[in-house]
Amino acid sequence: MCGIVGLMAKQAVNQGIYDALTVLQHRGQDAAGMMTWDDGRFLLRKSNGLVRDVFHTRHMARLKGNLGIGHVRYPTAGSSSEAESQPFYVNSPYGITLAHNGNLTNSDQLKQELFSSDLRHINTSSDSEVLLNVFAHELGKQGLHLAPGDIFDAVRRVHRRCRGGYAAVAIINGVGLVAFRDPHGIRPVVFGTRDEGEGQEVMIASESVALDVGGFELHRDLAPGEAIFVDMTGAIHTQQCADTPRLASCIFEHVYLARPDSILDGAYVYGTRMQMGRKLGDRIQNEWPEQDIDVVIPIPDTSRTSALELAQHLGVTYREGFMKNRYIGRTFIMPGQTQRKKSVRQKLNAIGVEFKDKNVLLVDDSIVRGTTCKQIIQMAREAGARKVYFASAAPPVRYPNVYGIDMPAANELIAHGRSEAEVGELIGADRIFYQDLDDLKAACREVNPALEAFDCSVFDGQYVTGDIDDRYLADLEASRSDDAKQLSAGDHALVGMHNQEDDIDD
Ligand SMILES: O=P(O)(O)OC[C@H]1O[C@H](OP(=O)(O)OP(=O)(O)O)[C@H](O)[C@@H]1O
Ligand SMILES: NC(=O)CC[C@H](N)C(=O)O
Ligand SMILES: [Mg+2]
Repeated sequence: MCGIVGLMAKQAVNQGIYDALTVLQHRGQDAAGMMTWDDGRFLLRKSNGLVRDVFHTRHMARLKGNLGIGHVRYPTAGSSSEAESQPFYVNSPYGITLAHNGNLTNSDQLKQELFSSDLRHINTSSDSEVLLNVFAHELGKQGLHLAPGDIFDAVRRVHRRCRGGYAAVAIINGVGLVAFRDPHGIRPVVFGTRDEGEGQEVMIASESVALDVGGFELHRDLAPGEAIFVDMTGAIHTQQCADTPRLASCIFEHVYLARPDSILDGAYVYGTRMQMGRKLGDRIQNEWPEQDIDVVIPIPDTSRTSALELAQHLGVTYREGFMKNRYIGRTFIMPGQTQRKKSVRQKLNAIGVEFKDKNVLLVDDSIVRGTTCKQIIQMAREAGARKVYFASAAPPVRYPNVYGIDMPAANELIAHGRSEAEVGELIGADRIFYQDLDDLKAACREVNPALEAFDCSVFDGQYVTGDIDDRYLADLEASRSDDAKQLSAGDHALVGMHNQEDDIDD
């Protein structure tokens, strides 16, 4: 996943976008970017790194204008080169910039079509540049003066051409701010408004926390397939643009990706995670009524919410047995396995007294590659634990993700082709407990009963867009597995739209 934000304000937007990106940082740590629009001119700053490292005072000063979009990136396609960081820009028609969260599953075919039929060249291997060009091409059919209906017609045609997960924000030069969400609503987008006396200001973002930090009132999520257009006066226009929209949002947002203080599709993530803890507690109780757990210990950060609820539900003491180094980011979204492995020990350290001679139940939100849990169990034993049990608030992750989470290879997933007990053995746990998939869905529905369907592909191998076959998955693995990425490392000399000319002192 990545984080996106769009802001139309009555004064300069650079700081507002920066602040929003810092609270969306958990969605992407590899690169950050911002494009503002100032009286007919786009201004760009994007680079690899965290938000605080990418935007220095001199960059902020140059990012002028009352309209802008921003992005934090966690790559799922192409390379991690600076040229593939976002936002992207295309000059025709009108001048458009776009930032995208998600992953197109037919980007190779679209790239071909763009070249041979639409006469457009894609200069990177990023699916987001493809999405921008499809949007640009469809918009170009509308003529010089765009009315809201023209923009919505173009989005309708984007939905007909593009497959996969996409939540996107864009600026059309001189026309306004646009955002759209794929017909399954796989990736999240919300919007809200603020009025500080000068008129309506609008923010569109991946998660509601971005709105909170800017003092915006959350209106709602974009519906699956819906588009929003904010014209230059700040007036909001929305329209459903998909032929057959059906909400099936990514359930892994609730498990791990989103911040707990966000509200996604009307469900407080904090609440869904609490319910996950309760359900998991029930499962442990049912499977093991005579359990001998002395203490429940979360693996910080994400599992805390469910672990606390699980402990209370089981009537067992909850303790923070691992301290987290606040200066290390999320390990799962780091680009390579070597870095991920090293970071677990840098990030987490055991407090001996909480483990010594105790039977501990360690709780994590999910087990994906098994990088974290293997090391953590070892650390618990080194700290003197008698028995180490492990519980995952999500079911076993057995299948690749194709919609914007970088889990491209089944054989990198520890539970792929293994039973729950086999995973337990492999990670060195005395006993393992996984959430049941129906319980996970129920946990989310208990917070918002309107959430009928989800994309649960990483758990059940069912891909809601219906276009994923073995060949697609084999190609994905061949191009994006950790081994493949290592082979292509260094292939970063791509030409993108250049940062501003006086950036050479970076
Ligand atoms: O099985 P693995 O491949 O190790 O992946 C799963 C782990 O990675 C994530 O933590 P992360 O450190 O990314 O973030 P957090 O601090 O939000 O928990 C997640 O919360 C699990 O702890
Ligand atoms: N995680 C994402 O949303 C990634 C967006 C896009 N596919 C990229 O790789 O830049
Ligand atoms: Mg974690």
